[in-house]
Amino acid sequence: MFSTLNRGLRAVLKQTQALAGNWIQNSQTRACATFQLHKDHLVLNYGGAGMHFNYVWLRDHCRSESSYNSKTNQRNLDTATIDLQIRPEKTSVEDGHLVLTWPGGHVTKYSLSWLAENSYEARKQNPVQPRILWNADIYNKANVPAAKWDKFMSCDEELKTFLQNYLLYGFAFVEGVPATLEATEAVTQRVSLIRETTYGKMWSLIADFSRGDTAYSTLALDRHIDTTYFYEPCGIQVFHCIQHNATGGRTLLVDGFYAAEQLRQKSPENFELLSRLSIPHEYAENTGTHRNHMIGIGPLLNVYPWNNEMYLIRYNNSDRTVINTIPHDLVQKWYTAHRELTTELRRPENELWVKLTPGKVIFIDNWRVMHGRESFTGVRQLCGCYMTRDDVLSKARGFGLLA
Ligand SMILES: C[N+](C)(C)CCCC[C@H](N)C(=O)O
Ligand SMILES: O=C(O)CCC(=O)C(=O)O
Repeated sequence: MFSTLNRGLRAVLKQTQALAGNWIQNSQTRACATFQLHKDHLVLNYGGAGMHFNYVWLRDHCRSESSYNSKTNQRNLDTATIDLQIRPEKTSVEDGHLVLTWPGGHVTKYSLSWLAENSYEARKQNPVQPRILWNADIYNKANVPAAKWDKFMSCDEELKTFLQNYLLYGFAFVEGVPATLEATEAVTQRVSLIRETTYGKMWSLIADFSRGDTAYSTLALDRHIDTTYFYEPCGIQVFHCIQHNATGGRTLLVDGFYAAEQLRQKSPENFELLSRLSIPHEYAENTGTHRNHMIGIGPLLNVYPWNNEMYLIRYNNSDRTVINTIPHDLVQKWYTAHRELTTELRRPENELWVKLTPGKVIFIDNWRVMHGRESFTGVRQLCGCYMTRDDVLSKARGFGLLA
């Protein structure tokens, strides 16, 4: 039986990888290739597509032993020694390879399928991370299963399915976890590395008005991501509500990328503005023994320049500090764009409300999915931690879930 997750994943992979997949498949089935030489690049026609390769690039990526250490996957060649006007003296296609002879006699050989996979044209068509963007209805209909603690801790398949969910939707649950800080730490470390911050490695939150942040109060918190005041905001947020004897306190989740894509469709110039102009966020706190003071500056919407795919939404209206990074004639435009994005983020149909209860641990992609909280009365203890993004993605690559 296939879970909804697998159906969802198959659909997305089909959609998003169709082009690149065909590209590579065609490349392999059609062994013949032609090329044209131009001033500083050649065009390779292979598998029905034209790919452009610059000559310096072709010399720089040479996989011969003297140029590249294939044991360590590191370059041996000193790129600064390549003549920037370099051109191959001889070029041919032989046995599924492009063969280039450089001035001085060095020979570079690339398999055509390697070139097809590593071309800019393929990269541009391939999303870095296939995702299912959601509003409440889309997510609820998907019936995404939660991982089960026992299985999760011992079975790689359970961990893999969990990571697939996490990558596609930007959050995922593990259920049946003992309601302790130690078990929360263990379940996190089963995934990957904890990122220690000024809040501690593992933290435990109980309404505490001595701390200098509203997170430690019983007040409602509007949708936001955490640590916008770091140049690299924390990648993953882990929450476990280990004690709940309170009214209210539900958790709000909003897919920031879904909302931002609505903005991109309705108002591309405002999307572009928010991705171009940088704004600062700040955290300042006196702890009694020392002062924590962090400032991070960057655009609200962050997209990869080669394919415009979004990878980070730096949105936290409480922690956004003085805007002195935008010239006056663009400030009004920035506020207009921010308002439009906020309207999308606040649409009731985009809000997913969940109740975190003891045993249920949530992992949230803090670069994509925003969280918030309803106000509460009574005792509510939340523990958790942050995780390093790169290590979680590395784990996913290990399972073949990500290129
Ligand atoms: C999660 N934990 C309670 C440890 C930290 C809370 C950080 C709150 C801060 N306003 C931010 O959004 O980054
Ligand atoms: O108390 C909660 O549910 C969330 C707290 C929060 O938003 C945070 O710590 O960033």
